[in-house]
Amino acid sequence: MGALHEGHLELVRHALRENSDVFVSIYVNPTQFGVNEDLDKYPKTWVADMDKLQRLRKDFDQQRGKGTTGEIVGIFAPTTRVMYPTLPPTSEIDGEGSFVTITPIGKWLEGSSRPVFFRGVATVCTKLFNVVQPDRVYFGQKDIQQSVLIKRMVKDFHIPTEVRVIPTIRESDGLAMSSRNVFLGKRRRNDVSVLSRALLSARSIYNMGELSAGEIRRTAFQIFDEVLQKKDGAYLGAGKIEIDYIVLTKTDDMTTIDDEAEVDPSEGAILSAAIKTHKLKKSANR
Ligand SMILES: Nc1ncnc2c1ncn2[C@@H]1O[C@H](COP(=O)(O)OP(=O)(O)OP(=O)(O)O)[C@@H](O)[C@H]1O
Ligand SMILES: CC(C)(CO)[C@@H](O)C(=O)[O-]
Ligand code: BAL
Repeated sequence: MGALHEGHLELVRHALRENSDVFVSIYVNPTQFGVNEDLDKYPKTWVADMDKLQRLRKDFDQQRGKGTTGEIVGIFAPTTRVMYPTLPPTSEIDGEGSFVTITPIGKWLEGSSRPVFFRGVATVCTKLFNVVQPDRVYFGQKDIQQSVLIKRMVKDFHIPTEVRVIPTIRESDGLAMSSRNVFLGKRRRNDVSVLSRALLSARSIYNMGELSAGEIRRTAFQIFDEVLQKKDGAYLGAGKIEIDYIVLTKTDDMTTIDDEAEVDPSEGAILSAAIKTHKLKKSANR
């Protein structure tokens, strides 16, 4: 959706290594934002985005002949009139329009907090895929539920494209890069690093051989607990952190793996988590 960072550029690099012609799409899709979400505030940094892509292109040109083949042949940055040619886009749950819905995956986890989100994503990706007709599409593991949902959509609708999912690029303290990170003030920015610490510590015990779903999830919870207990629910004084979910799921359909079950190491599992941060009222105990 633009406001490009290293995470996005990594998707482009992968695409350039694996394809001859690469299109980069930059479009802030209104239908995936709920009515009270941040569509109007979403960061837009078009000039900086073009600079970053130019630089990446130059780097690739210098490496040409060393196993890199691809070229960025276009930036697809459509208007909303082009993407929604008949009815204006709606974010209302009961709004009218031509939509693609993928359930039950789209109703769970992030879909439960953001009820129109995955409908908007599936709809706009169908449009993007129809316009560009790509052999391969590149998505980030950061938005793992989105990637699983798109894979499901491609399969169910026989869309002739391969979905490639690229590992998450992180800041030095572990926080996943994200265009919306610019909205976090300095202290809240520090606070939210608890999320990546929790996920990475759960991953490390799995990598050391722990297969119990309950143990893996508990490891993540423990990281939050250590921090939250210190501050009576308020972490580092900047705001309150509330855990929305920490769930271990299967990789293909995102069904929950119960705490009593074990992860099948031949399949792996997805640990996804979301937190909500609230600013404390001025009168709150700091
Ligand atoms: N840190 C990252 N590492 C790898 N891929 C990423 C990263 N951040 C985003 N992506 C991927 O880039 C694609 C475009 O994402 P998008 O434009 O929504 O950026 P974003 O940083 O995820 O924004 P937001 O902050 O709104 O979630 C998605 O497939 C997303 O998963
Ligand atoms: C998949 C996507 C491009 C749809 O607008 C968006 O949700 C994103 O960038 O992650
Ligand atoms: N990267 C996901 C896009 C969104 O949260 O709207």
